[in-house]
Amino acid sequence: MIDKEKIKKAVRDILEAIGENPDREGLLETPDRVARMYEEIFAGLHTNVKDVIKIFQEDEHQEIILVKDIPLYSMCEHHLLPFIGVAHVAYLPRKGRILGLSKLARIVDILAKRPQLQERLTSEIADTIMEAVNPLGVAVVIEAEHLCMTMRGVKKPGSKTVTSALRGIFRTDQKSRAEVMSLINSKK
Ligand SMILES: Nc1nc2c(ncn2[C@@H]2O[C@H](COP(=O)(O)OP(=O)(O)OP(=O)(O)O)[C@@H](O)[C@H]2O)c(=O)[nH]1
Ligand SMILES: [Zn+2]
Repeated sequence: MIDKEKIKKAVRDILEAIGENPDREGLLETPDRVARMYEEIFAGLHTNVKDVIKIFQEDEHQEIILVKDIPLYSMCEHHLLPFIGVAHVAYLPRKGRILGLSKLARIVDILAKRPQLQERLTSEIADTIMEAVNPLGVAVVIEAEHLCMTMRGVKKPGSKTVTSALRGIFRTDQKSRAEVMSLINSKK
């Protein structure tokens, strides 16, 4: 579990190390706030993504299901700064095995609430759905801005990193891939 007392002590140390006075009024509660915040934004480390998955049988629908523009907030594991963007998650069910729509967004949330790399997050979302629903294919695209590339370092605000993970038929069949990509890229 997340050790809030340890985070509080570490934040106090960092404040001292940057030359601040952790005992001044405005900073007194900061270590505790940061500890509570980390507990929230890293909660995915202690949540089993499999626990949220629920499968339905819907024999009528054998076509692509896509949830677009799922808001995404994660923390880059290199700098512990946020990367922010959207995830598009699509899959083609096998024999009518479908997921509740909200579960796609829940999977994104849980896997994002960990120190992450955008590439790994993208793959983990795809692999989780492949394992859970055994669909014919999964496609995940994430578009995100990394604060470590905008507010510091190379300083390129507005630049977006796009990553994709294709599984099953979306990897092997060009027509299926073109279909899912055009759905993901359509502006409507
Ligand atoms: N592949 C990948 N790289 C990332 C991600 N988030 C941050 N990075 C990169 O991680 C790299 C870390 O590079 P280092 O040279 O070790 O660290 P640094 O000196 O702080 O690098 P700069 O950011 O270039 O100043 C940088 O190029 C970041 O842009 C991510 O999700 N995926
Ligand atoms: Zn970074």
